[in-house]
Amino acid sequence: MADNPSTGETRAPSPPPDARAAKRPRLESPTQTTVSPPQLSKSQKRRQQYNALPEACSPDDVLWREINDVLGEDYVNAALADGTDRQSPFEYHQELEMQVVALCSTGSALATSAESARPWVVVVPFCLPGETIRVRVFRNARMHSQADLLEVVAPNPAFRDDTLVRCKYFGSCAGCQYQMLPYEKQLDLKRDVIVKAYKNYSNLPQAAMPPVESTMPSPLQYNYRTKITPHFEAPTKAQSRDPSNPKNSTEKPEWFNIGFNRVGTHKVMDIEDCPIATPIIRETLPAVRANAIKNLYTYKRGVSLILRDSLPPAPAPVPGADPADALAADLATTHISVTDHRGHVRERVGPWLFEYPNSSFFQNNNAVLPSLTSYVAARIAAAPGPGPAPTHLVDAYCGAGLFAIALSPHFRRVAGIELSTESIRAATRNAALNGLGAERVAFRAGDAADIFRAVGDFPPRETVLLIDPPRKGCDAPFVAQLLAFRARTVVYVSCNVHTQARDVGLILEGSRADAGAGGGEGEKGRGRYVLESVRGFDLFPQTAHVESVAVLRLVDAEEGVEDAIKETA
Ligand SMILES: C[S@@+](CC[C@H](N)C(=O)[O-])C[C@H]1O[C@@H](n2cnc3c(N)ncnc32)[C@H](O)[C@@H]1O
Repeated sequence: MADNPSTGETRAPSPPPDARAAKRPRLESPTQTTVSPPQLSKSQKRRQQYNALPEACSPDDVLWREINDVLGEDYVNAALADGTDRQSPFEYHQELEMQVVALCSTGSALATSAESARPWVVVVPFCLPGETIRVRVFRNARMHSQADLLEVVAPNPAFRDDTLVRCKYFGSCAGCQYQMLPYEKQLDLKRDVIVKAYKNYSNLPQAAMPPVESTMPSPLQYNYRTKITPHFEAPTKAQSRDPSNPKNSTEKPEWFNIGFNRVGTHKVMDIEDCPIATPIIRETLPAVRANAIKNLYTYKRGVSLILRDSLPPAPAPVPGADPADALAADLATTHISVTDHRGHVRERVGPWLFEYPNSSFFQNNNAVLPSLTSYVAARIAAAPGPGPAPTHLVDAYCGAGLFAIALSPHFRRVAGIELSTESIRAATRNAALNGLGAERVAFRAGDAADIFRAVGDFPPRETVLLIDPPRKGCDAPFVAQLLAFRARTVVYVSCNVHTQARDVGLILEGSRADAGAGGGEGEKGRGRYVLESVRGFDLFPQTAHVESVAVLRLVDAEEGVEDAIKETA
């Protein structure tokens, strides 16, 4: 039974025994084989979905676990067991005064009320711990309600400074969550997100967890975002036919919105400027919007526009020219905005040049990338204890070659792999553009797990494995191959610290389970991984997102290595 927004009716049937037993599911390897489920009718499927707990590591699951932290697991489990987990004490559209007790990793606040008939969490955007707020409930769900913020009744001056807000759409647009927070506080909160993610998802004992380092700031806190994707819905048939909507008009009809989603909805808001985007993107946005308005009635379905900050196309190469001159010219030049999905983008990260198709992946905050790549290089070099210096780098999920190329001076050979063939074409070309021969830096298209077949001649103890997977993290075959290969150092970069924490936990546990394997009697074991450091990077100022870098090191039975790791961490 779905929530009924018109009546506020949210009483659910008691969860079936399987959902009760599920309570807090143990984290499993992401692609663990499951028995095929029996055929279910539509209503059975709906019921099953309604009763199921959220998928592990999904945003709903992150919220669910943090609701558990607020209410206490025993209380939540008792409610799941007796079927009262959806019996909200609040009515649809009820207005309430509440206290914010925590900030969720998703960026929303978790609030409770002493007046509530039973302990219950209300999730509200744009408010901060310690604040008293007035809210209106718009949805009731399992052990929590969702509500709109009506008013901050008592702000928390230790956190909130509304004079910092730079965007007039802040508070309605779903893009930013933290504009009212001083930047130092944003960085602290992002560190807390990493701490919570490892607590909730890694299954690691506290002793195995190094202190999470302070979050590396972005040199730019506004005007940093090198890519934005405003979108719009196509006009309906009725709107297209309506004679009061003149065709080819440059006037934007009132009902037509180009921009970003309104918070908590899939509805597009009309947004004509975005202050976190780079200056050239902000300058170009009005023309891109005007073009969409002019062609409005030609669109048959929704459109996602793209604007990327780029250096202008490269001038023709001059034989024998000093690369430093090209770098100086790029630093001095005026940027352009690439708006054609089939166009190409040109970008420098420190001295390194990258060109890639507009529609493919590249990190969206150019300003922070030099500190990110330098930090990774420094951590790799800081290998504690005895052992040879690393000579080989494997860059799995390499995109257009950012890490492979930027880290190449530290290695004799580099191999990268990536699923997208167009990104791999770009990576290969980027290696050449930066004067790196294919015998030293080579890329191949394919699934990340396939890289281990291609690097059979890389010495594992002198190899660094860098992984930077998409939000869903690594799959089980990749983790199995990683464990079989046993690179001495693994650097795990991720824009989703929850899947990172899950995977790091699985890698550490997996390596411990087979640490002695592969060695006969009297032979040395295979070593096991320890988590040496975790640090957040603020690639996304003003938002709740954080990029996280975890460094794992293989520890042999050698004495003193673990102590040395603790000292460097
Ligand atoms: C977060 S991006 C990182 C790219 C690159 N490291 C960078 O920083 O620019 C993740 C990349 O993984 C690629 N990818 C997704 N699934 C993959 C898979 N199974 N095997 C290899 N690459 C994959 C995506 O195409 C994307 O380019």
